[in-house]
Parts: sequence; C-alpha cells; structure tokens
Amino acid sequence: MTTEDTTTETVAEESSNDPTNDDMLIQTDVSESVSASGTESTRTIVESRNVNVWYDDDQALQDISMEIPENQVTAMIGPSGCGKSTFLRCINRMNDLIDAARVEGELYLGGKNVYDADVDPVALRRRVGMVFQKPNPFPKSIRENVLYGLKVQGIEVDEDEIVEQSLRRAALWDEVKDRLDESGLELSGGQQQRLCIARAIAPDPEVLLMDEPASALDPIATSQIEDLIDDLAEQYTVVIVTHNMQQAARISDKTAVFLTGGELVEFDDTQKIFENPESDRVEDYITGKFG
Ligand SMILES: Nc1ncnc2c1ncn2[C@@H]1O[C@H](COP(=O)(O)OP(=O)(O)OP(=O)(O)O)[C@@H](O)[C@H]1O
Repeated sequence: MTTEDTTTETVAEESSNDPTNDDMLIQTDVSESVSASGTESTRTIVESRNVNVWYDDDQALQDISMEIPENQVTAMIGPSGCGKSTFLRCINRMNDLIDAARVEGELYLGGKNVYDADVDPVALRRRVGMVFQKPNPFPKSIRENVLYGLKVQGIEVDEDEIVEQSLRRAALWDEVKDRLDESGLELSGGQQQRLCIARAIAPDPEVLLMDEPASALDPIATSQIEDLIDDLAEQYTVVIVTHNMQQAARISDKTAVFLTGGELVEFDDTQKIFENPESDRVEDYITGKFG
C-alpha cells in the first residue's frame, strides 16, 4: 500500500450533556492511501503499530502492525487460537476487561492512540461497536434492545427515529416494525443477530467489530448477514473475524492472515491473498494443507 498524502484534522468532541464524551481533543491524522490495485483511494481509520498481547506469561499476539482502511470490510482469518479475537478486542479495549491480558504497542483510531491515558474506554466503545458470535439480545423488547447502549450512556435521542433508522440499517425493520414491544428473544437466530447489529450501530459508531457473527446461523441467515455486511460497509468500517475462508473471500476487501503463535503473516487485498499470496505458509493455509 502506498501512502499518497497525509492530512491532519482536529476534531473537538463536545462534552455538553454527553457523559461518554471525555473532553478529549482528538488529533485525527488521516492517511490517504491507494490500495494495492491502485484503483481505490481509501483512508486508514485503524492502525496498529507493534501490538503485543500476553495472557499472563503466554504471548497471544506478536508485533502486529497493520492499517485498516475506512469504509471497507477487513477480514481476519487463521487457525483456532492464533489471536484473531484478541486483536479485535484490542481495537475497542475489551481486553481491558480480562484480568490476565496485557497489551503493549500502539493502536490508533483516527490518529489517536486508544491506549493513551486520556482515552475513556466507554467513550471508545461508543465509537467502536461490537457484535459477537452468538446472538445475545437482552430479555427486553426489540425497541429497548436497540436503545440500550444509548440509554446506559445517558444519551438523549429521538428514540423512534433511532429505532427505525438502526433497524432499517440492520435490514430488520420490515420484519419487526409491527412488534417493536415484543421481546427480542422471540425472534429467530438470524433476526436476533440483526437485532444485535442494530443495537451496535444505534450509537452510530465509526467501526463495527464482528467476531464470527454468522457462525451460529443457518445458511439463509448467514447469507442475509453477509449481504448486510456489504451494505454496512458503505457507512461503517467493518472488521470481521471468520473461520470461513469462503465467507472472507466473498465479503471482504482486505484480508489479514494470522497463523499459530499470534503472528500476522500477510495482510493485503482479499483477491491477492486468495489468488496469489506472497507467503507459502498463507498459501498452504488457504489451500487447506494445514490449519
Ligand atoms: N481470556 C483469556 N485468558 C487466557 N488466555 C486466553 C484468553 N483468551 C484467549 N486466550 C488465549 O490466547 C490465544 C489466542 O486466542 P484468541 O481467542 O484470540 O484466538 P482466535 O484466533 O480468535 O481463536 P478462535 O478462532 O478459536 O476463536 C489462545 O492461545 C487462547 O487460548
């Protein structure tokens, strides 16, 4: 990837009545880049520099450096235990919640290191939403599920508007618009996962992290989630962990291949990774020779 141009913007977040804004002045260093194909101009939104993670004495990630482009889908693939989920959790500091975890290195979101002392992890998680493997709606109504994140953070919004907008973006509105006060647990698995996506996007995050979001779903629901991810990338940056290489090939623009030991072996355009990877180890993994 060639760095073409670098501009710096300053974004002052209003603190006003919003307790999640922490009065921090975010220096946004936006790198303008051209993809390997030379056809798309993209900006880097997440950049990791030499990120290392340990769980007690065991190292889970080794020196991970990569630039994740804005408004694209970036897939993380690799064999079980190679650190994909650990890396995802570095981006929104969910590893902070694991006592044994220790993170070193720098992880920039819009040019600001999220591990700086002045970053509030709760405010960060509003900017970086997350969807998990198993749909996990709360035992509350569909409406309350969508509004949950905003309400716990005390953010006042036009509730009807946010509920409709989030459910529309999650491709669920038409199926639930007449039953918004019914429990989210009464929906099918695929609908529950789209409800969780609506809940994650209601606070309008910049980045959406998805940790194997379709692995617990049937093929039809999986296909709906894949179509949805494609649509979401028009508005959000999506970073997805998947065990399913065909899924990564279908839905992602960029692919990062992690291999055993927590090493990022190759990161490039998805087409290049699947058709002509640089690394023999990646080729062996992609072609099923190991992993
Ligand atoms: N909470 C934890 N405490 C201790 N070790 C952990 C914890 N979470 C993950 N690990 C270890 O860190 C390493 C990387 O795990 P991680 O879940 O990030 O891998 P992964 O590639 O996402 O795996 P999978 O594809 O199976 O979900 C593994 O060795 C795992 O056992």
